[in-house]
Amino acid sequence: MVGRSCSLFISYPSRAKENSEGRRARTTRKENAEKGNSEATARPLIGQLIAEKSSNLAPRAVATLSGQHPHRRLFFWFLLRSIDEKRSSPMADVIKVADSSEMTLETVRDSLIREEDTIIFSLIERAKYPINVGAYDKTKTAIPECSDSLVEFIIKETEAAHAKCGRYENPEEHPFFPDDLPTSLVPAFNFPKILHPAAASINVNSTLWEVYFAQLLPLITVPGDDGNYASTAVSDLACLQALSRRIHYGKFVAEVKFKESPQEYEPAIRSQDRDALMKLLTFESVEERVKRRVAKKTMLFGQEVSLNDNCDEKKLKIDPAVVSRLYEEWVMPLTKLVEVEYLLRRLD
Ligand SMILES: C=C(O[C@@H]1C=C(C(=O)O)C=C[C@H]1O)C(=O)O
Repeated sequence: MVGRSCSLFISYPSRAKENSEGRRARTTRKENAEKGNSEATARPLIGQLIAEKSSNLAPRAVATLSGQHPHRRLFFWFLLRSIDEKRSSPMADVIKVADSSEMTLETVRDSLIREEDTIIFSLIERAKYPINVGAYDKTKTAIPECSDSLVEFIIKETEAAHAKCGRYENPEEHPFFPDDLPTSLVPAFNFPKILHPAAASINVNSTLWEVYFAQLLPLITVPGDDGNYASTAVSDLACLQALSRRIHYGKFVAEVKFKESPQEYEPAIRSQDRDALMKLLTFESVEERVKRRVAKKTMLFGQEVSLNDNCDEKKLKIDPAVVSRLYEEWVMPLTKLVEVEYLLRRLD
């Protein structure tokens, strides 16, 4: 099988917001107006429109009264309306912003639930191709001076590009090939410091890699070779990244559990008792719900959609029982392993 040398997704306060606040501090409106900066003139207009919007005046009427070009005002009016609609739409809940103070067991579990969707969709995409062993065979890569399999080559190259863009500066993201990654070329984003610094030393991707190729992949693919090695490898990368993000999110889960009841965890941490920690952090009823939910999602996401209402279970793109089993045997145990590893270092 594949040899290797070797990230969930809390939403952080938006970089756009920080940038715009920083900009605001640096440049006064007056200075901008003097420079003829359109952004500066837009801001009071937006402010005015907010006021007008609350007084329910139609933009064209207000524009005519105040002598400004109606199209420009109409544009801002629609912009504000769409921001307003986004705020009140159900989608707003999905992209919930969590900072360290409002992170609770419930919010981290919500993130895990959201990541299930990403995992299941990526598995469905991978199942489109047969197993395609050519993607994993080092002798078939055929790239000059490359001794890696195609999947290793694609993942190393992708991770190098992502590292330059700062992906691994985010504590939720973990590379599969951390050695020799280029440094980030983009300005550092000040991610909230939620985790203990020792978290940075925990990366179980080498185990995930072995499990994914040796055990998981044969369960979701059919035997065969259609030659689509590059697309297959890209699909593998999507699955691996989604699984890795979910599993390493165990660090945040552990942090929240520790913060909620340090007195329960401290004795086991001080005595470095893995078994006691595992027992403390395990919630069997939650695990049961996870298994049932991922099976249900797989059924819903993997069905053939036709215009009549019947769901043909024989045509499901992957077997819901298999996804439930993947979670039971690998995804949840690896998440708990990360939780234990994190807690063992929590008082360092
Ligand atoms: C992630 C948690 O910790 C454990 C791991 C779980 C999982 O991987 O889904 C679920 C319940 C717990 O046994 C949690 O408590 O939510």
